[in-house]
Amino acid sequence: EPLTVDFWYTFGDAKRSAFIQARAEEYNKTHTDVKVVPTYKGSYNDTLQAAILASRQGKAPALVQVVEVGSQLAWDSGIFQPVGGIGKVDFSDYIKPVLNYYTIQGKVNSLPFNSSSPVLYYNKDLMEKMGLDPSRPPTTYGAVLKACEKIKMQSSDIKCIGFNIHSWFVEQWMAQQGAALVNNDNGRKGRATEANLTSPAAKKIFNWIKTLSDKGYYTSSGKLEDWDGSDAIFTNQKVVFHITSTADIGNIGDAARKAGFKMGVGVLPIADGAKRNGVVIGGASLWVAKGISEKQADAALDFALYLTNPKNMAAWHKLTGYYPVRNSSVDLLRKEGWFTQAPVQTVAFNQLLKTQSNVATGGALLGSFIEVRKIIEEGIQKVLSGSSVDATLQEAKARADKAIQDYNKNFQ
Ligand SMILES: O=P(O)(O)OC[C@H](O)CO
Repeated sequence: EPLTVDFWYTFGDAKRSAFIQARAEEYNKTHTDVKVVPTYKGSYNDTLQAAILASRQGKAPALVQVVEVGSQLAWDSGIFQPVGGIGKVDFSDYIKPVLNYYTIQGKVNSLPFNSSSPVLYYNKDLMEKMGLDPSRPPTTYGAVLKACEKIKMQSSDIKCIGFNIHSWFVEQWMAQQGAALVNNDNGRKGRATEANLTSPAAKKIFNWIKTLSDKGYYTSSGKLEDWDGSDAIFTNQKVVFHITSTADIGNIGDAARKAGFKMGVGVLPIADGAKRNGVVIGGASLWVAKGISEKQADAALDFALYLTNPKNMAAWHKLTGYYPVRNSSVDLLRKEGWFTQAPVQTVAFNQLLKTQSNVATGGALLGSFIEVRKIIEEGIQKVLSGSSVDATLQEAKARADKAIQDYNKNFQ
């Protein structure tokens, strides 16, 4: 009987799921004493909750893909062990921003895997049709508004821009302005106690969203965290611009080809006057459970290292749009001339390379991040339905601070 290694992952789409299943099959063929069983466990949030629950019932999956903002909660939950304590991991091969993101109190606890940041997708054909220059996508809030004005004059059924009602973009727009989302150096100096949601940076973001909505430039499915719904609005050509993760370059690119339009990718538009500070690492990493045998832990790490080996990470990047997280993968891609062949991917990668390394782009660490995200998203929804920015942000801050402080009570 081979040793079973359960791997819970979060990709429901055929492309990314098939990549993971194929790597597990390869691994199992060459390691007959081990059977890696990859299982799709739902969304990022659902997968983490399910893993915590299973571990408490003594049925811990050996390897779990955990969303970036779940890192502190994953660590606090006590159900995982640091990967560096299981076996040798050459952390020097991971690109700096990724490694920085996953370093908690000087230690990397999980293995970097899928990393991303948000970018602007645009429909080149629609841009042309609307009298906009597809070689110059908007890079600031003001430039987006200008383009939107033009689009609105040309068309009543095609909207200017769509993006998922998701806190992730707010987090990124804070970082782009050099602002921390929470206090105590984004929760990395000590536990954060407050969210900076009434800061000038937060106000700029919400004012822009409100303007987009009030002027009828913006559209969404109306649902929170509806990644697929907002992608569909773009691929069905109902909007000219779309903001989502680099992780979707593969899937959205396929859909655009099928729909017969040319897709472009540009940097994330940012607040006017802000110095482009850069982005926070998004996506997820791989965590190894604590309550399993040593053999299982060894095998889980060994498979995780196989899945994320230099060749596989280069292929994963090309397939999906997730960043190549290893220096050796970047080298492989450079040698192949990939970055000159794939301008769309290069824009996305440059956005990361040009990121300044500081507290804001280091990203927030927060055990209650999943709740805080929901509070931010409900704030976006309120502003979209006409509430004032100031009142919405004040309420959001009060709720977020309470969630953060209630969570912290477990650690006092
Ligand atoms: O869709 P992904 O994997 O790029 O992740 C986006 C966000 O980082 C999720 O928290």
